[in-house]
Amino acid sequence: MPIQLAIHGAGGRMGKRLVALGSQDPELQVVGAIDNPANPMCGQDAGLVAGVGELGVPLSGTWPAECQTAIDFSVPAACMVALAHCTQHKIPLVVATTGLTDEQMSQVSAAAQVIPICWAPNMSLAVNLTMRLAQQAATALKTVPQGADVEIIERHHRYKEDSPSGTALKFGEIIAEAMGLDKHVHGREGLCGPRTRSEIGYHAVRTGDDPGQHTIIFGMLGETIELRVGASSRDSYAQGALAAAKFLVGKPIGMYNMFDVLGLD
Ligand SMILES: NC(=O)C1=CN([C@@H]2O[C@H](COP(=O)(O)OP(=O)(O)OC[C@H]3O[C@@H](n4cnc5c(N)ncnc54)[C@H](OP(=O)(O)O)[C@@H]3O)[C@@H](O)[C@H]2O)C=CC1
Ligand SMILES: O=C(O)C1=N[C@H](C(=O)O)C[C@H](O)C1
Repeated sequence: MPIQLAIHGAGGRMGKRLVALGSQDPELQVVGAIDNPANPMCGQDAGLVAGVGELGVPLSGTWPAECQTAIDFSVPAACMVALAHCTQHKIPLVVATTGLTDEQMSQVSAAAQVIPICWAPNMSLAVNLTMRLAQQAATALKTVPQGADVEIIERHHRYKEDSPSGTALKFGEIIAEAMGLDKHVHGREGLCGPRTRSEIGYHAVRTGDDPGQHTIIFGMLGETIELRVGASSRDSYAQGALAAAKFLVGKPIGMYNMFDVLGLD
C-alpha cells in the first residue's frame, strides 16, 4: 500500500513540485494538499494547480482526515500551525521552511519529543554532501599558519523572503564549529577596517528566478578554495523531501536531519 502523504504549502513554488513528483511516485499517495485558506486557488484540483493533470485532491485550507506522513514548505507562522496539527494527530513531519526564529525552532524541537521530525534547511543530496565537504575542509584549514578566511555567498530568486538563506546559515554553523569561529558578519559597508580572523562573512544575492546557489570560499594568503553547489531546478529539494517523508514512517519519536535520511553520517 502506498504511504499517504499530506503536503503543507502545496500551492507554492516548492509545494507544486512536491505535488507533481509525489503523485508520480508509486510508493506514495498524495491525500492532502494544504495551503493558505485565503489562497484563491483553494478548491481547485491540486494536480491541475501543479500542472500534472487531475489528482482528485483539492488544494484546501484544511488537513485531510488521515495521512501517514507530511511535508511543510510554507512560511514560518504557517509552519507552526502544521507542527501543532501533526503533534496533535501524531503525524511524522518534514520541516523544510526556513527563516524560523529561535522561539519557533524551540517549538520544532519540542514537537520532536512527540513525533518523528526531519528538519533541514536544504533537502538536496548535493547540498548536504557539500556540507560534509565544507566540514572536512574547515577541519583541515583550522590550523593553517596565516589563517583561512571563510565567506559564504548565496544566490536566490527575487521572491525569497528570508536572508541569508537557511542553507548559508547551516554552512556557517558547521564551519564555525569545525574552526572555532564565533563571529557572523552579514555584508560589509563603510570604513569597517581589516577583516578579523574570527569572522564568517555572509552575502545574499537576489535575482530573477534562481532556484538556489551556495559558494563557500576559504581564502588564504597565496591560494583559495571555493566549494560551489547550485540547483538547476527545485526538484532536487522536492526529491529529498519526499525521501525524508518516507524515511520518517515507522521511525521512533525524535529529531532527524538530511544526513540521517541520505546516510551521510
Ligand atoms: N529545505 C529546503 O530544501 C528548501 C526550503 N525552502 C523553503 O521553503 C519555504 C517555501 O518556499 P517556496 O515554495 O519558494 O515559497 P512560496 O511562497 O512559493 O510557497 C509558500 C506557500 O505557503 C503558503 N501558505 C501561506 N500561509 C499558509 C497557511 N496559513 N497555511 C498553509 N499554507 C500557507 C503560501 O500561500 P500564499 O502565497 O497564498 O500565502 C504559498 O503557497 C521557504 O521558507 C523556503 O526558504 C525552499 C526550497 C528548499
Ligand atoms: O527559498 C528558496 O528557494 C530556498 N530556500 C532554502 C534556504 O533558505 O536555504 C533552500 C534553498 O536554497 C532554496
